[in-house]
Order: sequence, then structure tokens, then C-alpha cells
Amino acid sequence: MTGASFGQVTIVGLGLLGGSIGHAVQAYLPGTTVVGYDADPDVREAARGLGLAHRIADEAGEAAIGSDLVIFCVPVGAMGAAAAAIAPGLSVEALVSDVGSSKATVAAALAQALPGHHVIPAHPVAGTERSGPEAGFAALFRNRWCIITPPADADPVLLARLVAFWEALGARVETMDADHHDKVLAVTSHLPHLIAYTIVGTASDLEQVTQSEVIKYSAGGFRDFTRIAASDPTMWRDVFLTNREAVLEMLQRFTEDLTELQKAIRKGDGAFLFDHFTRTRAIRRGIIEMGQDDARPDFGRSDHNGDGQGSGGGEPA
Ligand SMILES: NC(=O)c1ccc[n+]([C@@H]2O[C@H](COP(=O)([O-])OP(=O)(O)OC[C@H]3O[C@@H](n4cnc5c(N)ncnc54)[C@H](O)[C@@H]3O)[C@@H](O)[C@H]2O)c1
Ligand SMILES: O=C(O)C(=O)C[C@]1(C(=O)O)C=C[C@@H](O)C=C1
Repeated sequence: MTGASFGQVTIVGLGLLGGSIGHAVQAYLPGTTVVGYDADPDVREAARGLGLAHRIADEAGEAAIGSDLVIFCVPVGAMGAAAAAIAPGLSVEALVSDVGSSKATVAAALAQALPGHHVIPAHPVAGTERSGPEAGFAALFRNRWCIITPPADADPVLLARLVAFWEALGARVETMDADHHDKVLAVTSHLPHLIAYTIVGTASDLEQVTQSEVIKYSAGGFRDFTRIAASDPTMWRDVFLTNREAVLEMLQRFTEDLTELQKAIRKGDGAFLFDHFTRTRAIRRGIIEMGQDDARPDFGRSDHNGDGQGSGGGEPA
């Protein structure tokens, strides 16, 4: 079975994620019609120029007409409003999904805005620090996980079609409970972003020491943090506000572990430090062995389009 069982897909929000889905559906599911909508008229104009969809709607109320899958790709804090605006044209038969980075709050917002509709949230764990329609590329989801968080009463046929859709885009699919997703992602994605935002902010506050040195010596570990800390402020503000409890819980544990390392440094406990670093090195090696290290084919390149030619093409998985 392929995801082509969706005849028409509407993508709401045409930035990095929405743009990438638009490119990927056109590349890997040629039988599917793609309709796009974005609240920002400049983004709609750019999306037309980039060919992110077969048709770009100018009104939210008509964007979902005729679609059997609608995917919300807006910041998580905007999901409810975006869904309410789309509702007038949405069939009760259609499947509603999203790509938001936190799941429990988004599931509640979509269910509240679209009562009586089929809502099955999802989160492709694939992205970059870039945002906007130009950032999208077809191969973004290749060999990356897509976590689907079906509600207990989800229609099994629609769930199977959503799984097939993401597999057709090259993703590996896992299903789990939304609360569990939010705990796991708090430590694997949200906390690392918070740490990057912190360390880059701290360095730039140390003006006397760093003024030009922050830039001059940033070829090392600091540079990796600056990539993450360049991620979209609206997106990440919303992630932290919607996954507050899980992030605070993980932050508490992180702070305790950091204090342990701080103590070891103060006491000159080299064995503690060595053991800790040996354990973390093994984790990194495990990630690489699982084939999950920088699966993005163009990672580190400047065009981020997956085909090296500045367009949205790319090979299917
Ligand atoms: N960036 C990543 O690495 C990444 C990875 C996985 C999931 N996500 C999730 O994907 C979603 C989109 O992120 P992105 O990186 O594509 O952001 P983006 O900023 O590139 O694009 C978001 C788009 O949504 C539009 N928008 C905002 N409010 C809207 C509304 N009410 N109606 C219609 N359009 C609206 C904006 O104009 C913008 O074009 C977020 O929920 C984010 O958490 C992001
Ligand atoms: O690679 C990056 O730039 C990302 O931050 C991608 C990343 C992540 O943390 O892995 C960021 C947020 C998403 O919800 C999913 C993926």
C-alpha cells in the first residue's frame, strides 16, 4: 500500500515543514494533488514561485475543500486558530494531522477546534535550524522517524493510511501515546535546544572576554551550539510553553547532573569525569550505528534542497 490513497492533501503553513511535505508529495506521490495555504501573503507568493503545491489557496476557508488529508504545519501555539480558520471547507470524512513538535497540547487544540473530525497528530523528527518556504526540501524526512500519536479512538484505517503516507515520504514510523512523546522529546530535542540557547546567550553576554573571540574561535564545539540556537524563535517559544511540565522535569534532572559534574571538577575527581565522558561517547556511537546520525543527505550544505541544485527534488527512500 502507498500513501497515494490520499487523492488530495492540503498543507496549512508553508515554511520548512510544510514546504518540505509539498516537495516530497510531488516527488514521491505523483498521483496526489497538493493544495497549500499560509496566513502570510508573502509566504503564499513565495510558495507559488517555488512550486510547493499544485495550487495555493488565498482563503483559509477554501483551502481544505476536496482534500482527504489536511496537515497543519504551523507553530504549535497557532494550531487551534489555524484549524478553526480551515474548518468551513473541511469534510468530516477527511483525516486531520499535523507536524507539531509537542503533541498533547496540539492534540487538545485540534480536537477542540474541529469537533466531530478525525484527528491523528504526528511529529516527523526531522528538521534544520532554518525556517520559511525557501528552506523546504523533498528529502527532509528520508530515514528520519515520524512519531504518530493516535488518540485511543482513532480510526484504524485512517491510521494505516497516515503511516503509509509518511513511509512513502521516506520516514520510519513509530506510534506512541502523546504524553510519552512529550517526555521523550523533552530530553532528546527540547532540552538540547534550551541548552544551546543558554550557552550562546551566555557567551554573548561575556562581552569583555568574547567580543570578537566568540566569532573568531567558533570553529569548535560552540559552533555546533550556534546552529541549534539559530532555530526559529516563534517555533521554540511555543514548544517550551506547550511542553512546559516535561521540559521542567527534564531540566531539573539535567541541573542535578550538571551539579555532580561541577562537584567533580571542583574536587579534582578525574575518575568521575572520565567515566561520565566514556558513557556519553558510547551513546554517540550507538546513534551512529543505528544509522541516525545526520541522515539528512545535504546536512552541512548551503542549499538544503536535497538535490544540490537549489530546487526541492531528491531521491525517494
Ligand atoms: N523546524 C523544525 O526543525 C521542525 C521539525 C519538526 C517539526 N516542526 C514543527 O513544524 C511546525 C512548523 O515549523 P516550521 O519549522 O515549518 O516553521 P516555519 O516558520 O518555517 O513555517 C511556519 C509557517 O506557518 C505559517 N503560519 C503561522 N500561523 C498560521 C496560521 N494561523 N495559519 C496559517 N499559516 C500560519 C507562517 O506564516 C509560516 O510560514 C511547528 O509546529 C514545529 O514545531 C519543526
Ligand atoms: O536538526 C535540527 O536542526 C533540529 O533541531 C531538528 C529537530 C530536533 O531537535 O531533532 C527539532 C525540532 C523538531 O521537532 C524535530 C527535529
